[in-house]
Amino acid sequence: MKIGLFGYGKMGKMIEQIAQDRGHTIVAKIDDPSQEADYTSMDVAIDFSTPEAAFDNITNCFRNKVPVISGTTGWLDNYSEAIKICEDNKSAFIYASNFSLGVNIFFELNKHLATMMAELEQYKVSMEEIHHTQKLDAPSGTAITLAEGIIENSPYKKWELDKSGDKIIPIKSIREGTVPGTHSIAYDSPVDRIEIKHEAHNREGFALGAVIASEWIQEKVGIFSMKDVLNLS
Ligand SMILES: NC(=O)C1=CN([C@@H]2O[C@H](COP(=O)(O)OP(=O)(O)OC[C@H]3O[C@@H](n4cnc5c(N)ncnc54)[C@H](OP(=O)(O)O)[C@@H]3O)[C@@H](O)[C@H]2O)C=CC1
Ligand SMILES: O=C(O)C1=N[C@H](C(=O)O)C[C@H](O)C1
Repeated sequence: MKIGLFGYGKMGKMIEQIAQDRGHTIVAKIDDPSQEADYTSMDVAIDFSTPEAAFDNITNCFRNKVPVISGTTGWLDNYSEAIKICEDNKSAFIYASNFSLGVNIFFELNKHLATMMAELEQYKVSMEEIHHTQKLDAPSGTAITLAEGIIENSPYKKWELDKSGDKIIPIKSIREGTVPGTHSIAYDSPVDRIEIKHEAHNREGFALGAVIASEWIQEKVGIFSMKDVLNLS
């Protein structure tokens, strides 16, 4: 498979290594808006760029009929517009706030726990995410997906950064050293605490998930998720 990388930072470089180990070829490394992309050389594009760059990178690929795997976080205000451009061009897309198998299992666990806790008013939920100091967005995309999973399955209505209140999920974002990504969800009552946590040891799980998604999307048209790729129910 011929892969175009949009974003050649920490994740782009890790993806290059894993993709080559799995027999794929990197045909482009776009790390700057002034670089011209040769879309005809790509079977798939993998975008791990910046919140500012992601929308243009992704939609230019759709217009050139190149399917896209995107893990960039912090650009989702423009998600619906990107979906429309994908559909209009009969292209294919997977966005995931987190491509690792472990976090995708954790997403399902979180929804199941939220359902179990939904009627237990003595428990109050809160969330914490810890990432390296270079991270541009807060809260993390993964924390937002986790909060959405709770909102879909409980009386909670929205999330807020560093703010609690009625039917609000408070999210605390910590930026510390080189931490690859830690997410925890806690339910506190006056007598106890239930906590679930996912801790990435490095970036390999994110990168492997993105490469597996790019293999999976070949010859497909439409909008998909990591749940489709991993066959999680
Ligand atoms: N979904 C997931 O599983 C994961 C998602 N992420 C997300 O992926 C994104 C990238 O993470 P990471 O690799 O750690 O970040 P980095 O900052 O290490 O890499 C981003 C790269 O994108 C480059 N860039 C800037 N502008 C453009 C542009 N117009 N087109 C293409 N590339 C551009 C940056 O260049 P320069 O430095 O010169 O600006 C930089 O090299 C972040 O949004 C992060 O949150 C990260 C890990 C896992
Ligand atoms: O910026 C990162 O590093 C990460 N970003 C993603 C997020 O915002 O959730 C995924 C992972 O936690 C690492």
